[in-house]
Amino acid sequence: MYIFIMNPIAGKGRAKTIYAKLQKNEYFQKLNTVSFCTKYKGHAEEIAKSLHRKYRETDITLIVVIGGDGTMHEVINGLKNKQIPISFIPSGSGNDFARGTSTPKNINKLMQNIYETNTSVPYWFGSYLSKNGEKRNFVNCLGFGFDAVVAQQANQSKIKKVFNRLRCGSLVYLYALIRSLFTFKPFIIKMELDQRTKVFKRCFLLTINNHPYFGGGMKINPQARNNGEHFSILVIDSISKWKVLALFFTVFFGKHLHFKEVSTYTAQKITCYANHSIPYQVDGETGSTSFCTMIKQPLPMQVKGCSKMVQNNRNHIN
Ligand SMILES: Nc1ncnc2c1ncn2[C@@H]1O[C@H](COP(=O)(O)OP(=O)(O)OP(=O)(O)O)[C@@H](O)[C@H]1O
Repeated sequence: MYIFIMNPIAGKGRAKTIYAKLQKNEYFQKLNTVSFCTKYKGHAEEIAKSLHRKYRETDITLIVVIGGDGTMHEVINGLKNKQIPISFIPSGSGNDFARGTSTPKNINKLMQNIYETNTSVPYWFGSYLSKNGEKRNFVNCLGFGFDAVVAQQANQSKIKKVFNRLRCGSLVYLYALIRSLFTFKPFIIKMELDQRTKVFKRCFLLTINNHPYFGGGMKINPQARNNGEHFSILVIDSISKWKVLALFFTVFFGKHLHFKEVSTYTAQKITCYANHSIPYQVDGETGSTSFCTMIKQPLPMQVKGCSKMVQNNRNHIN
């Protein structure tokens, strides 16, 4: 059985349109499917959580998420058995999980991959301890500071609808970035990386990544490779606002690593302490905290339908 979980408001309605197209897809029609449509924030997580009560796990062949990164985040958090393969049909504004896993945008190609391929690809996600001590998971990245403010601004922006309608949803992040730049205040943060400690006195951004992308295609952490050993961490510290503007124009090409204010690290476990509550974003959803621990999960989830990631992982392992 193939379970489809669709967020009708993702991409300001694009997920709904894609789901309608899917009904006419020849591969979809050949599958034994059960579809769920989310009704409110957090519903995808509840649906994923309820699956093991409704069905025998051995009867579920695949879970297909139709939505954006936020919906994917909810499903991976709700799912009890993370070994059930997952596919992602990118239909949100940013869709960074699709970029990070080289999932085709073309729905026919993706459905063909899903239908014809028996194998899945390992994808190592991360976990973090939330404010109330609950363990949660993230598929793309967890960031503190400026990227969180940008994500918040992008989520709340009324112009998001316009960009989505023009089929350039990721431009909302560029718009949000420019708007947030002049009001953002740097912060002090201490970071424990496995056995090392680093302190940043004018931290602008600290991001922990499972793959390079953030904000609809910005290569925020170009060196990040998905693997089971460690996260890639990128910090921007003591930078002038004008230089940030210059830096962000190079982010799409991953060239910002040349700036002296940018440093990168790898670690399996990271704990961050800030001197006050600072904004964070996790897979594009935002909040604020002064403390967080993140751990790379050694047991990967299984992703189906993506094409190039096997290659990426092999490159890394070798
Ligand atoms: N029926 C619904 N009504 C209102 N909100 C919903 C509903 N279903 C899901 N949501 C919420 O919608 C939010 C956005 O979803 P999602 O991130 O998938 O789309 P997006 O923001 O368009 O894409 P991206 O994160 O890739 O930019 C999530 O926080 C999710 O909890």
